Amino acid sequence: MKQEYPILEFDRTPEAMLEPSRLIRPMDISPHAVVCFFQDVITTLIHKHQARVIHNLSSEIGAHPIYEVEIEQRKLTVFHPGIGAPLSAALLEEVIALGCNKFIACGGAGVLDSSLAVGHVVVPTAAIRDEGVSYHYLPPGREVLAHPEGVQAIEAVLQKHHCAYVLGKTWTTDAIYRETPQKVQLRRQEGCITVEMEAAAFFAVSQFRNVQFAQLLYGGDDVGSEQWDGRDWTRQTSVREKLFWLAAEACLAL
Ligand SMILES: O=P(O)(O)O[C@H]1O[C@H](CO)[C@@H](O)[C@H]1O
Ligand SMILES: O=c1cc[nH]c(=O)[nH]1
Repeated sequence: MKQEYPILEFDRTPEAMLEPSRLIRPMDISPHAVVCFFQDVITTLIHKHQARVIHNLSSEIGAHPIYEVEIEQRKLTVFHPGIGAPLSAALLEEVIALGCNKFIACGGAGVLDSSLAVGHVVVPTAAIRDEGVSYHYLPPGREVLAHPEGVQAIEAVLQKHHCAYVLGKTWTTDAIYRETPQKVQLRRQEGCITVEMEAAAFFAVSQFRNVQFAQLLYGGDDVGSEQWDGRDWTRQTSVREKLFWLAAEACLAL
């Protein structure tokens, strides 16, 4: 099994020492789950849409609440996955063990091409595996695909609402402060339009666990120009809320 670099030492053994399905008891939960990166939107769901905490996962950070919200008489699970591949992949594992198996995530991402406007909707069809987590779930490779049925469900909802979007590849990195101009150019050459920190890990975990998972992103800060431009991307309240409701509709259609 030994390779020159530890990250390439993929082990196919299905069972690990800590097996979520043995450590976590399944609960009565909607299998449809929106993975929501927007804490502001979750707060709105609590105050305006009676989202309630049905379970708390926990880590050294504290509680990671799992919410349930009712949308047109259907129950939807919602949770914030934390930031970065390791934490978000571990929380996804735990939510799968609780009983969810149809996931749509909504989040933001940096854009590699400045012409992609802030707030523009992006649907990643694949992610470049420039993070570590996916190498523990799938053999080494450059890319991992989003679940095609998840992507289809998202596209159907976007088209129904006449919402403009682009399909594309996203670059998943572990090191937000090491997105150098040369790396940006390389990723752009291989077809990436966005950069974020979780998609490749989500897609890999969900393939390994045989659950459906796709993601909605919106164009955020700009890393495609000479100088970084924040573009006020975390304050795009209306886009973030819109993205959540689109994700919820796509998720419930799975
Ligand atoms: O808005 P979210 O989805 O959190 O997205 C991006 O922003 C965070 C980094 O600031 C990472 O999570 C990255 O994926
Ligand atoms: O990972 C990320 C997320 C947002 N913006 C970036 O530049 N990188």
